[in-house]
Amino acid sequence: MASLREPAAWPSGAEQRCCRAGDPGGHQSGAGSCSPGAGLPALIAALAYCYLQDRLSKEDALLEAARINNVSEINRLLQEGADVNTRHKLGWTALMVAAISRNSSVVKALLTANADPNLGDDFSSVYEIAKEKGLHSLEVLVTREDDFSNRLNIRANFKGCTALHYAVLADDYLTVKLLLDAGANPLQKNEMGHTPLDYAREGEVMNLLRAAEAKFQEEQRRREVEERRRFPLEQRLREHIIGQENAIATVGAAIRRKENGWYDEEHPLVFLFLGSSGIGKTELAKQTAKYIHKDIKKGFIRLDMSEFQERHEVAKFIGSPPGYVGHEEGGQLTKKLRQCPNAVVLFDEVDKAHPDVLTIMLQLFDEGRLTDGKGKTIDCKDAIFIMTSNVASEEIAEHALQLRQEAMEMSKKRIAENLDDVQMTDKITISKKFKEKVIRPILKAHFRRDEFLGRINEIVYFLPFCHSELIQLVNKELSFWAKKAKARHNITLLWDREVMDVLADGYNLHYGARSIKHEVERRVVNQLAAAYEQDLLPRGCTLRITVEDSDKQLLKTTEGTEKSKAPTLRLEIVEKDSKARKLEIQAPLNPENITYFL
Ligand SMILES: Nc1ncnc2c1ncn2[C@@H]1O[C@H](COP(=O)(O)OP(=O)(O)OP(=O)(O)O)[C@@H](O)[C@H]1O
Repeated sequence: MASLREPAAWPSGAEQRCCRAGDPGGHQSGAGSCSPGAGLPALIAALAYCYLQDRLSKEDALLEAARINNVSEINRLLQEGADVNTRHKLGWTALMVAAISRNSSVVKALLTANADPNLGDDFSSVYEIAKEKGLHSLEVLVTREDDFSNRLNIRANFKGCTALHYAVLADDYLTVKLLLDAGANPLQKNEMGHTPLDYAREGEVMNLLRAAEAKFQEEQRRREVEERRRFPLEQRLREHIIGQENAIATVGAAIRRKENGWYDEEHPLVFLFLGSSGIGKTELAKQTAKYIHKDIKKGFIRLDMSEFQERHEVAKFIGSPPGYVGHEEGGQLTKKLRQCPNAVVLFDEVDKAHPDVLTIMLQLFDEGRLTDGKGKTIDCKDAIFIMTSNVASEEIAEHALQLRQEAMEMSKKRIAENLDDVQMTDKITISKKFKEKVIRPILKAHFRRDEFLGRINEIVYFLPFCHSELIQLVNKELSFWAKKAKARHNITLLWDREVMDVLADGYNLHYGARSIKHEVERRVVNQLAAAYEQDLLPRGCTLRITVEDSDKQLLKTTEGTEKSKAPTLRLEIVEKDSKARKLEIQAPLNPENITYFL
């Protein structure tokens, strides 16, 4: 680990304060305290200090007061409304300055005024900041040394260092304690991935940090349990995933069992997600990883198994043995699993993988560990493996549509019979018989091994969307664009149910939610862009998407009847008097003329 300290001995607070001209440092005489009897120079320095204070903004003055240990000035500035979390133009806060300068009284005053102890420094290194801000590196260096500290390694990277990192670097027990008591996170990492403990010297600061880490971890675990209780996984998943209730319930229950210790700790959890394209398999895996890991970058590993179709590609998966090409590179799976052995691992299109790759996966699922090409073993019993496949997707979709049809007919019949307990429900469940009689034989024929299927904890079925789910998807998509229209052009976008029905009609079973995205882009966003280009959209206007009047009867077409043409969508501007004015968008940009590219 690169040292952040200069090799020179760390100065005591008194020594450091004494070296600053005009620094009251708790001493009444300011610069005079450096050389008693200095007379005129001291007076000049004091005057210069006053002049400087006058010219500085409140925030600059706060940073300066933190550096020179002037508690009364800090309190005065805070009372006058200075922002306690303000940053120096190069990135650090007053709390960081006070921490690195060992000014514990200032630290206390800032914390009392609610300074955030967990903010990270935006200052990276002299060179990088100079490049980023377009300054000369010498100017950055001098500013960092004058306004922050001249005892730090100028070549090191400080990005993300908190006040606690700096207090530890200054080896200041009192400040470290103050920060921890105020809620500083001892586990917070800087951009280099180091916690404050990584910079601690042997001794009381190190012991204090160790104890704080253990306490913080316990507290964090308790908070997470509480949070999970208040806001369960299923609820979070529903915020991102429309429909797929059975899939959400199955995954939610399995994760809950694991989180609460009701699982077989010798084996990782293994799911197989089945269903057609674009219906939320990957999204569910991603959201599960986000829930478990927060840091989605390392906590979610995704491998496209169609890249491992040939026998020789096994090496790409786990790394080649010594003496073979690519040995040094390591395997795609092993490299990532090593970084996060309890990751959520998504094996996309698993049916495409070579049987030898499946053998390795079986071993992984069975033993919960994997040996890479270099002979190193990774223990991943705590990982969650999710395989996706489109195998049997036609059969699943057909079966689901049939079940929905039956449910609808049943509801209609009951309505006709005037029964009270009629529930128009879109919820259907794939029967056990269908799974055993139809799906299992297809899977068996495909994977050709019982033991592989036997190691899967849950086979999760994703069903095609019903009409109400399509309406939700359309609404989600239009809301996405409405937000953009507002943020980018201050345009308010409105639509009604008829529009959603028209767009939902663009659903294509083979492309799932992606077909809705494309339909909205093709029929609405294209018009918006064309109207914008033709200067038809005044800034701040309200736009409504409507179905062309003459096409409205098409919407009433009874189910099952072939429609010769889809109703046309138009944009209109809603004027101040609530009257609507249709926009005349010129060809060739009429979106209805653009071919569907799916
Ligand atoms: N149930 C859903 N709810 C909300 N958005 C969805 C849903 N299903 C899919 N989407 C959206 O559609 C896109 C594709 O979804 P996803 O990647 O999950 O598809 P998939 O089922 O994994 O299919 P594929 O096998 O083709 O990758 C994503 O942007 C996703 O957010």
